[in-house]
Amino acid sequence: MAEHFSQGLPFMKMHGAGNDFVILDSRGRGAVTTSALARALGDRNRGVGYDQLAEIRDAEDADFALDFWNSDGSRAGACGNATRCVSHYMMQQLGRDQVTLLTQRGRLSAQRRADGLVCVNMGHPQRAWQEVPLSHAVDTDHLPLPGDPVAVGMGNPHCVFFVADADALDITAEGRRYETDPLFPQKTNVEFASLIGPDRLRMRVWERGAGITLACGSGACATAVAAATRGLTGRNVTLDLDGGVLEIDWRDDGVWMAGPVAHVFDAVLSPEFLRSVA
Ligand SMILES: N[C@H](CCC[C@H](N)C(=O)O)C(=O)O
Repeated sequence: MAEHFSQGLPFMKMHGAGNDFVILDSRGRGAVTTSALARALGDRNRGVGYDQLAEIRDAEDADFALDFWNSDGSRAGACGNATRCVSHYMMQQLGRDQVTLLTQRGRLSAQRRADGLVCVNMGHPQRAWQEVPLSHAVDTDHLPLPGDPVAVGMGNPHCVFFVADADALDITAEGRRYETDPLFPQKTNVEFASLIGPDRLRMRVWERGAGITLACGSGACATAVAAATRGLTGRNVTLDLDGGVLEIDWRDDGVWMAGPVAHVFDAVLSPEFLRSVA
């Protein structure tokens, strides 16, 4: 790795409602991220620290492509907040207020709204058990687990619990318990939501491969779809997360998610650090 980057490896640090990311721009060269690099970089003491890493790559029939990794080095099929952050950066780079991108999920589009928020169409929710995915055929509206959760795929798996008070739970214990439940062959992200007003939910999240995060875009989409499916809300929902507010609009063309973005700093990984990564 280091032989390719004798001058170090530049990266950006960004966050969306407190869900924080390291962004690598690999356009014009081959992808550089490995599980070992993602894990080393994700270490908040020995590396940089983040919830997810996003790597920008060249794309044939889109403005760019994005790959996502969790801080434990595992891959993620979707990352809504990172998609909004990188789209914000790319719209600035391209001088536009709309971009299209390719992810493992397929082709997505993002826009900057008149109020400055960045929104992304995260695609249609995946409700068949094979799509989430689950290990066998069950009713994804009422999973056979304590607490009667809902399973929703958004390019990544989500297990959504509706509870009386999301702030009264031990999210670490509950999240750990269900992230690795055998019902989820690829593990799962776990959301806990309470209805706090008409079309308004309080939501907390335990993320697969990252633990508690201050926000989760794909998780907010999954929670809004689950709430509408259960008849708790309409299809246009506001979610209060630990790190801020996300707006979800489940439309006929997909689930749109809007929220804040922040470009915090730019820096360079040292050749010494890169050499230390197996
Ligand atoms: N924070 C991300 C979700 C990352 C999902 C990842 N934890 C996984 O699916 O393994 C978001 O804003 O959508």
